[in-house]
Amino acid sequence: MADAMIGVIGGSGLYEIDGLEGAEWQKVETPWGAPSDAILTGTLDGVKMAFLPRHGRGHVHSPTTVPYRANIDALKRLGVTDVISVSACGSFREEMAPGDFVIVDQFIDRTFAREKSFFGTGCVAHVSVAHPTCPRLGAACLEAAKDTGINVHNGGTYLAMEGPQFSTLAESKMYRDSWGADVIGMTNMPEAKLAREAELCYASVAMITDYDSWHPDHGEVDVTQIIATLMGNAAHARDMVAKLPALLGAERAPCPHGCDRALEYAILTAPEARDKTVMAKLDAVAGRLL
Ligand SMILES: CSC[C@H]1O[C@H](OP(=O)(O)O)[C@H](O)[C@@H]1O
Ligand SMILES: Nc1ncnc2[nH]cnc12
Repeated sequence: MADAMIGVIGGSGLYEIDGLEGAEWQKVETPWGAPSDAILTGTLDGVKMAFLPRHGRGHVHSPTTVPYRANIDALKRLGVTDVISVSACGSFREEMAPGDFVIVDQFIDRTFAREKSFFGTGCVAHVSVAHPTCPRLGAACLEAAKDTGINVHNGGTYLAMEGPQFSTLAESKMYRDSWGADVIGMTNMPEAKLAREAELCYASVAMITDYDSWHPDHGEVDVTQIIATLMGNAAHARDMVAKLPALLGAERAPCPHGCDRALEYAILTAPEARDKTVMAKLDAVAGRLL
């Protein structure tokens, strides 16, 4: 059994978590640049924790400029084994109402202006993201949300859009009616793909803030309405996160779904053809294999 370390990436409205023993904001440098902010580390119920505000404290980074690769590398570098992403999302389903949480298990990636892989020329790898989230970690989040009294839905498809503008009405209807998406946000891609490349278990908790633009009884989405709902959601998210260490424990058995071995057969570049500079940048992400 290895030591567990729970990493939490806090989205809009969630810029810190409470109650960590030995809490300390740590600056972490990575070969991919600086992460969104320093990372808050400490322990909770005897389990190591790391918290990273995705947009930085003060909400500095837009969904496009969040340094996704640096964020995932920094968490891995600190020893994180399991990443819980918490995000504000719009809903395409009547029953997934503002204030509800959704344990996301699928994604449609519509982002186009972001670096999406740690790999490339000099070291090529193809991991599977058919099942992009970790069922073991998702189950713990579901239980923690239920224990907190949150109205939580188990399973949902998250449409990741580029933003920063919200969707047009035509897009909103298409994502909902033709594409079958359940929630919409701007940040979980490429985050989930990068977590898989870094062999980290990843679960995504969507906090519903609005009905995007499709709902005939709710006008179009606007950020004032989102922020009002976010305040309550963020308090619930902090309570949910506080329950995770007790549920997951300080020791961690290998992931039954193989998230922590995702790169095992994924690297195609022959050892003698690998670029040394590229390999050096992969020290944290793929150090286990290179
Ligand atoms: C505050 S509205 C739009 C903004 O909120 C979401 O951020 P996050 O996913 O980090 O919670 C959404 O993706 C947009 O970035
Ligand atoms: N409707 C929406 N679209 C995209 N991102 C969001 N974040 C919160 N609500 C959203």
